Amino acid sequence: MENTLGLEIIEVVEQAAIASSKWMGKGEKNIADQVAVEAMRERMNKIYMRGRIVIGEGERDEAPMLYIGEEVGICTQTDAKNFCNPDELIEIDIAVDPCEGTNLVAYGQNGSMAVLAISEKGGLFAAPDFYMKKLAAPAPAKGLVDINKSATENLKILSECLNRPIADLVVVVMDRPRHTELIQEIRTAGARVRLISDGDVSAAISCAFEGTNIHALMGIGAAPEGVISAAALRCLGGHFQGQLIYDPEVVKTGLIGESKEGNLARMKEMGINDPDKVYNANELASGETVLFAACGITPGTLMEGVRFFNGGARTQSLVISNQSKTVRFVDTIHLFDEPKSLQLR
Ligand SMILES: O=C(COP(=O)(O)O)[C@@H](O)[C@H](O)[C@H](O)[C@H](O)COP(=O)(O)O
Ligand SMILES: [Mn+2]
Ligand SMILES: [Mn+2]
Repeated sequence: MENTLGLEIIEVVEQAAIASSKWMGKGEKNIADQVAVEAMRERMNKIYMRGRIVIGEGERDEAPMLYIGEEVGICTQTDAKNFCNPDELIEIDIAVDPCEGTNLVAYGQNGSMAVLAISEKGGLFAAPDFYMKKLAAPAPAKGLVDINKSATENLKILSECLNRPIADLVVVVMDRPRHTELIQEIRTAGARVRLISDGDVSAAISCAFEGTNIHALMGIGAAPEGVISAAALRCLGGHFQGQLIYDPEVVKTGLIGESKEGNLARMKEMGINDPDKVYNANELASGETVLFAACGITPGTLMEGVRFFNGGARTQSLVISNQSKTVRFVDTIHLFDEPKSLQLR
């Protein structure tokens, strides 16, 4: 599955990032999102594959494109039999967030990216559009930190695993009222907190890379982003756990779910029998083959943002594969017109 796909999905995230970055700093989050969705879908539909979106745009707002269940790839188009035999191809599941951090793009802030994860059919947890409590940490702490332990206990474990004092640890937490106590606990334990307004996928993945100065992600973000983060962390050998949050009271500011009872019923309908289950990265991205790709829209911890020049743009992407066991940083120059000159660095 992976050979050509690995290359093509780079272009999928690159095109989404370029489209969205044209709206960077314009205060128009919906447009920044919409153009990324359109660009991602257009490029995806040129790939020789039979894909199905399992995590996508607006489960609840019935978004017109890249909605959950949408089929993507040349071999799913109505005229497919003219140029491919769909029966020859395995079906694949795709989780997308064409503009992860729409507010970050709209307000010209760091940390937004176009991102997706791919696996064979059934290989990605089709998470409902709920919140998710998350814990991400570097590989040496995998399986030792635990979402059911307190932040204080986890910081002690992290300190031992990473062989550094708690004071040298940095924990990313989303800046939300629901995290007031968590932030206080982390600070009291002696670690430092990096508050982010949006973009917890970037934060989760950054835990797996030494040198980012991010040692954990703690707190509650969205569940779809949790699955995408888990796909990357599974390939990278990092720690990721996620637990769906079905009680709106816990989230305080959340828009997701009308009531605890309604959410529980919905989980049951989806076949989630244990609503309190803690999922690890291997369960959220359980497929034999897992591919992950992201392209920076605005600059971030791991990737540069899109930079335009006279006649083109330059992007930086990250492509991770558990099959080829590769983590590639891809630097691409996109030529729109006849270039005047190309910048080496
Ligand atoms: O910041 C985020 C927004 O994602 P997007 O809508 O694709 O721009 C995500 O990284 C968060 O995981 C999540 O969506 C967020 O925590 C949920 O929203 P909020 O209620 O504002 O916390
Ligand atoms: Mn997102
Ligand atoms: Mn998004």
